[in-house]
Amino acid sequence: MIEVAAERPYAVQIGHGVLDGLGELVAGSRRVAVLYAPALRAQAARLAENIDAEVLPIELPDAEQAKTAEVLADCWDRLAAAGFTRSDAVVGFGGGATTDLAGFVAASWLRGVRLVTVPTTVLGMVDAAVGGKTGINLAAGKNLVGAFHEPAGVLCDLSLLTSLPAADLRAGLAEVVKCGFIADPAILTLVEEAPAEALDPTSDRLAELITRGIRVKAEVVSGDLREATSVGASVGRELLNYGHTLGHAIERREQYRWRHGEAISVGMMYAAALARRLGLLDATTAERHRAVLDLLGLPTAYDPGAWPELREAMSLDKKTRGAQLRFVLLNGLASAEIVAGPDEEALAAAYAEVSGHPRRG
Ligand SMILES: NC(=O)c1ccc[n+]([C@@H]2O[C@H](COP(=O)([O-])OP(=O)(O)OC[C@H]3O[C@@H](n4cnc5c(N)ncnc54)[C@H](O)[C@@H]3O)[C@@H](O)[C@H]2O)c1
Ligand SMILES: O=C(O)C(=O)C[C@@H](O)[C@H](O)[C@H](O)COP(=O)(O)O
Ligand SMILES: [Zn+2]
Repeated sequence: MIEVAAERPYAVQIGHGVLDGLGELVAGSRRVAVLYAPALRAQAARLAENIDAEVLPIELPDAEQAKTAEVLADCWDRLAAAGFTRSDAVVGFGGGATTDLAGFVAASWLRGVRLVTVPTTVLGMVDAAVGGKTGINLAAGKNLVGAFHEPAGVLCDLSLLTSLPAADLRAGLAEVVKCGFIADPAILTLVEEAPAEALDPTSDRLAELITRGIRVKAEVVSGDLREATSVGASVGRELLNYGHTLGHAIERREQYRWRHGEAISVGMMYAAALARRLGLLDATTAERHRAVLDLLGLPTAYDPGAWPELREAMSLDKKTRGAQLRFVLLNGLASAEIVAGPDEEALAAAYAEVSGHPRRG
């Protein structure tokens, strides 16, 4: 179990059979809405058996199609029709797209009701379900509308990963690798030693990678819940945005059909190339990005002709202030800083290093 030191501290439970804990987390609610991804329909019905209340099942569209204003409004209508009150609760059961949407429903309904996240993907467990960032996408950009709304608890049942498609498991590992570069290099060694085991949903190695990833996420958000501090030497929560400036721009250009982790994989390659060009990062650590991501079969290159469009999309990144782009860049392994307004030539030259034909899972 890992604790997050939020305003109301909560636990992330990790293991096999932890879903039994759901009943306790929603105790006292008369109605519980369970928002789930279509692939989890049968498991959602079983999950509901742990709840001693009136259950309102809401099946969301798959993946990123759930993260829209239309789906959000539809959920509000469903809660209104069910007479959902402030003492009722929302459960998000699925990958990061499901828990982001469910979280925003919980954050916005009556200005905030209890939320429990039950992630079913590697990415959801190590990242999306923990830390309280919720939201939806717009055509103009990724996660542009949302709220911070911490869950009351997070249940990561590793048994759920056996049905996860291999490409989604792989994509989730991109965020784990991110945690390796920004904070816990032992993660990188665990992947380098045995990448096939890292990709095996039943392996102890994957369980350890997930636990380490959650620990990094919990520590960073506990220190800066609302991404409010990036002063002096402390990067604060923005650290978790490593690789996301270009990554989110790729997701937008692909109209959210790329997996988030795949886009972040290319985004980290870009951040490493930029940091090396700016003289911050040594060539060995930059090259290690390609080596580790390659071992996992993650993409490390993107369309050579896309730069003008990606550069424009990056202007709407949440780290941007005014006209100035801000990047989380490494100045060493597990050591990062914010670089504001790097020159346009360096930005384009770093992109040239990652431009090529993408190979995706
Ligand atoms: N809030 C945050 O802090 C945060 C952090 C990281 C990522 N995110 C968001 O998370 C999203 C990506 O999450 P994701 O990678 O989990 O993708 P996802 O939610 O789209 O899930 C991937 C696919 O796997 C299916 N699936 C999920 N669990 C399954 C299971 N156990 N068995 C079979 N199929 C299953 C889903 O239905 C979907 O088709 C992005 O929208 C990203 O922006 C949010
Ligand atoms: O939790 C965070 O903070 C992160 O930045 C984690 C990211 O992996 C995640 O993709 C997050 O949704 C990105 O947030 P955004 O604020 O850049 O939209
Ligand atoms: Zn992410």
